[in-house]
Amino acid sequence: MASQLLFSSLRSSSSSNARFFSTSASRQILTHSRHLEPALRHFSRVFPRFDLDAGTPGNGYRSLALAARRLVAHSARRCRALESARRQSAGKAALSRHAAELEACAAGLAQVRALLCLARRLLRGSAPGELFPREGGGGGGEGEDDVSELVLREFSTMRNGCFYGRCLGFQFTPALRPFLQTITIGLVSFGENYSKEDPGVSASSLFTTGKFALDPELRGAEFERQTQHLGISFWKRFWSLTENELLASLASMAADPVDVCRLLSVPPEPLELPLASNPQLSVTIPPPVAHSGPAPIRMRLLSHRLRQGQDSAALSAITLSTERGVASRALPPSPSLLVHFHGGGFVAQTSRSHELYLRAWARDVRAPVLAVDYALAPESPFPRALEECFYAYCWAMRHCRLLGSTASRVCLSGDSAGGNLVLAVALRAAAVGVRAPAGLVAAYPVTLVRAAASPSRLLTLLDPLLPLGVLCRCLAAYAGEGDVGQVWGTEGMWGRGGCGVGIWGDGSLMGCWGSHRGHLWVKWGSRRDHLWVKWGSLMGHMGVTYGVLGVTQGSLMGHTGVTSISPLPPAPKQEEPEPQEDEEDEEGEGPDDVTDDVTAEGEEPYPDRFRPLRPRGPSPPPLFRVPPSPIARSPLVSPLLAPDEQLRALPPLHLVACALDPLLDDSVALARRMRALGAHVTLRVLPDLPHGFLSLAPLSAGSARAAGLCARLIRVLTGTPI
Ligand SMILES: CCCCCCCC/C=C\CCCCCCCC(=O)O[C@H]1CC[C@@]2(C)C(=CC[C@H]3[C@@H]4CC[C@H]([C@H](C)CCCC(C)C)[C@@]4(C)CC[C@@H]32)C1
Repeated sequence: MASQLLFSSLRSSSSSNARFFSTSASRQILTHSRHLEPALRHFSRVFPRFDLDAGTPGNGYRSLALAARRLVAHSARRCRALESARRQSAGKAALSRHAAELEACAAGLAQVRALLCLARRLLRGSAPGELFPREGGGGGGEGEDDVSELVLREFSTMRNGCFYGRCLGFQFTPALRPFLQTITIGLVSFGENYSKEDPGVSASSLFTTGKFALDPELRGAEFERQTQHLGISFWKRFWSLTENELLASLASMAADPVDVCRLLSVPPEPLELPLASNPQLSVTIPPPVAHSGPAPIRMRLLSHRLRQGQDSAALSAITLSTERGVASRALPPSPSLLVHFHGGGFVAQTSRSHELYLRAWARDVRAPVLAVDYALAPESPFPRALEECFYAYCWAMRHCRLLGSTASRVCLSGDSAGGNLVLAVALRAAAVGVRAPAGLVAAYPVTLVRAAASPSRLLTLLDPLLPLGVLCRCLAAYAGEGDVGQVWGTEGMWGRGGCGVGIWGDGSLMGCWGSHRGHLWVKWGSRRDHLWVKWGSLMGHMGVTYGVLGVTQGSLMGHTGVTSISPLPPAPKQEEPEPQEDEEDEEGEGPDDVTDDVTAEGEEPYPDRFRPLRPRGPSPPPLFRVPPSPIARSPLVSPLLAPDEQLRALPPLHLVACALDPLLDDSVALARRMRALGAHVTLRVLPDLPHGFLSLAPLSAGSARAAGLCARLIRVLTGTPI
């Protein structure tokens, strides 16, 4: 429905409802719609500037506007439903259910309206065409305040429960909504048992409670609470539910049959590989050592048809387990090979939970697929996963014959966190000088692993799979900052052990961290630089030589020249509940709340009397307020920050993103940078799908088509005839 029509339909039915009902929801909907209409008009004028090109519409501003329009449409449907229920003189129970729907819509519209104000603030603080505001750039010349920090501060105080109750998943394709509802109900039930530390927590406990299915308000409130308070270990466990043997074997029964499905354990031995620039010379690739020392690297080999080498004794010698497919005569090795890194926020999941679409790719690409089960954070923060993925890539080239491939064309693919690893491995390959992959396919990758705001990241407020609290925890886990909640709690990091220093083969410093009673960060690539020490609730900033980092407080003080540790700044004051907007104002003309003069003053990004919904109780811990770690600035953690010459040298890259994904801007920003540098990059922005769509392929035709698109892109890269 055209925008104007949509708004007028919403206005007419909500004013008719407002006359009938004494509740304020209809009047609030009316007010919000008056403000949203001009705001959306404004955004529709500016958002084409942020697209990759005219043929690739997609960026966070568009996505926010799309989500807002979808909520307006959803609200209009709910208002009409109430109108017709009234006309048909429906019973009291039915009317009050409709009224509750309206309340949820009013709350959702208020929050979306606030998001548009924040997006407007980002717009003002960003350079033309940039989706992430410049660091330290306040925009509008109002001092040093970082606009990203400012927006995050505001954003993290907003309530989001209304998006997980009655309005859940309104933004996505309707086919996915029942699934999202099941996941959310499963999540809050699982979370409730988890917080009680119920020893009997299991997949079956998901089904024992029906209350969250019956009471959407309760579900929303519980979701909000859990995403704020539950630590990374909860998310790890929930996201790994699909690893559960029963679910996994059900899934593999439904999946495409493959002749070969083997779990490999590759011994950690140095590898000799020829240099790409001069194959007469070779380079030694050391096995991964960061954090926990050398250990076997796990990978899963999938092949649609049995190929020579895959039945060899040498492969059997490193096979941990195998699922037998149909016995067949071995085909000759394939010229191509796909190496895949799975998603899961760096903290969860394995090749097993991604097997469904990988099996389909193995069939479509007609090449073996090697999916790497890299070590997960927070036990193994950066750079362990990257070391393992890079090693796996090198091992696959060196031992391609065992895998049933001649490795003439090796492509890398990955989704989400795995997409980040694809980019990092390609950067690393170029730096070390081994042969570059023939091409890269990254589905909805994270390219900037920092708590930086962007318009699409504002969608975390309404995303059922990636809420803000969860993203921040994944970030902290991977960057080696432990669990954010714990860091700021009274218990701090006490009791965790381990320390590591990553030194590349060429002797340069890769990153440095420690996790024994605190964390150490050393700035990227320099031998003598600043060290941040975070000690539970203590933090200091000192100069130190990296080679002599200690692992205990005593040795740190003794060996590194650390002279002082200063306390953290005091916790922010608890906020008073915000007054809601004065409704008297609502009969007047709807002011355009995105005009510059409204937001230019001070830090408050909202127009006069409007405030988003905020929790009434004490303010939650400041999730995102971890000091920006130098590790997160490394191009190997945040490829978006790689220098021009490194990005220019990347192999052809295909990005597959989705419009309603909070991480959309990560893809668009990278594609824009690479395009400006003349690098080979393409971007597809698929409508209606959530982040993680590859894992949802069995649930919606759109997701299955998207997985098929990725397979086609890989075939183009591997040169497999279509
Ligand atoms: C203004 C806001 C600023 C925000 C600033 C924060 C930015 C932080 C930047 C970087 C942070 C680090 C990046 C981390 C990226 C994470 C991305 C990332 O890797 O995301 C994936 C995380 C796992 C998951 C959610 C996913 C896809 C599919 C999901 C799976 C589908 C089914 C699975 C269920 C468990 C099945 C249960 C069945 C049961 C019987 C009910 C489910 C839900 C598991 C989880 C995955 C996407």
